[in-house]
Amino acid sequence: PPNFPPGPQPIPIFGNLLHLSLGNPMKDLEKLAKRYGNVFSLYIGGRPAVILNGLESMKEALVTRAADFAGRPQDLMINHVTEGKGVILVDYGSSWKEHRRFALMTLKNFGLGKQSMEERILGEISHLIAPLAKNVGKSMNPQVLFHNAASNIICLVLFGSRYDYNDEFLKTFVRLYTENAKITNGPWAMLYDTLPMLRHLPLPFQKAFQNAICCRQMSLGLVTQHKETRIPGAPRDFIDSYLDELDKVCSFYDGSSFSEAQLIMYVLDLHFAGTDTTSNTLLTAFLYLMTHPEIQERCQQEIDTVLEGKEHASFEDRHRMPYTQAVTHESQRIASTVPLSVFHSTTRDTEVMGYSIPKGTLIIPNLTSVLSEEGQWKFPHEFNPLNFLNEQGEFEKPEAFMPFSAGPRMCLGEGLARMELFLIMVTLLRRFKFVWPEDAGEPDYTPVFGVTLSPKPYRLGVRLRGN
Ligand code: HEM
Repeated sequence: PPNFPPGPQPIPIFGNLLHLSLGNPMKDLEKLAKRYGNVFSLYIGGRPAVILNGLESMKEALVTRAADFAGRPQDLMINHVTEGKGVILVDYGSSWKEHRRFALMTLKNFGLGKQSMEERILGEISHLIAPLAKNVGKSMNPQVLFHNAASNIICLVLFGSRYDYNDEFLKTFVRLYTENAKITNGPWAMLYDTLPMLRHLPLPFQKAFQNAICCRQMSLGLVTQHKETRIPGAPRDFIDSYLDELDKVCSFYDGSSFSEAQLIMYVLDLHFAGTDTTSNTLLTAFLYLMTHPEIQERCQQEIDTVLEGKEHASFEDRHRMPYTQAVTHESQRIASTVPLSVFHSTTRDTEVMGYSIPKGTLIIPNLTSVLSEEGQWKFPHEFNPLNFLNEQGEFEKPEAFMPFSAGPRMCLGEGLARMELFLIMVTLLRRFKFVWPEDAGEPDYTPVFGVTLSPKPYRLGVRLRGN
């Protein structure tokens, strides 16, 4: 289209896919931004996409022209797998708005910012401590542990129950999600999206649809259990609240977007969104804390002083822990856990940074480019809590801190995630010292690319404090 952002020349069928290394396109995107500017275009197969880089273009698109950029691409494999329900991939419109508003309100009612949410998180942390305590003097891979803890916290909010770390239900859920995340982000999904005539053939992408059916059945089971045991008007968790809402809308009008089929997908959406994101951020945080002992010790000193005589930390304590707050934020910045956000789409003909963008264009916000943008950070390319501390040693959050994205589509679990990260890091640092195992060689900080970035598997050396 005229005045469309510049970009490399595409070739038929593949578009610019050959310009990107499928394993990890982040370096290629960085090079393309240097060559074409902070707003450039790429063809993903036959579909034009615009990549946004840097704070200025991100703010103009996602915040200033919020509604124009708040759509989600449709007709991709992932839309078909999720049947257009839930919230994450739903296009900008009344169903998305109503469901988003409902989730924000319900998360608040279940104690976001209140004691009860904190208690749920602290309760789960006690289960996290036991396996770590068993490994004192040894080292362990913390991946499954952090994953299960993050999963259980969101389960407590959604279904009111947690699962033992060896529970088959939990293991099956995790396996199905992991498989689907791989398939829907892999080369078979690209073929599915690019060549619609292949969609009904018995190719490996069909596995994602079978997995989705299993997930929906598991979610339906939870909803059915809730229907049998709930007391209308006295919600125990997210599912009960949604069923209350369904009672209300059914008796008043029938144009509502709320339905049981939506609920089944919504539960899966929130569980998926809240698990890998939080656990991969924790994995990155502990990798850096282990390999930067001076930063770990400074946090521990601050935590000891502020929590002296207290049984456990509370989220409020963060205001008296500027250094630890700086470390939790710096961990999120360096982790850049959702590097390309969730893809957006334009809802009408619009523009950004002087370029014209037609309605329905795929928008890829490169959040990593903002989290490490030169000129926005004192130390853009190193792990350094000073990025979040002012001259007086007070905590200060630069505008370019957007790991949760920005604008109307911004992560709706931000409050929950921040509370989890703070409480887990503070509680574990208060109790244990984490060391890089002597026989582990040099630490490798290169992340593994996916919907979420995660560190390469590593071993966490666990010691009791003072030893
Ligand atoms: C460290 C943890 C987390 C990070 C870094 C993170 C990051 C993100 C990002 C970058 C987006 C895309 C925003 C956009 O499209 O512009 C997103 C969306 C979303 N996140 Fe999170 N997230 C985290 C934890 C959570 C948790 C715990 C929940 C569960 C309640 C959650 C629920 C969601 C949902 C439902 C959306 C879709 C929002 C919409 O489309 O309106 N996230 N998140």
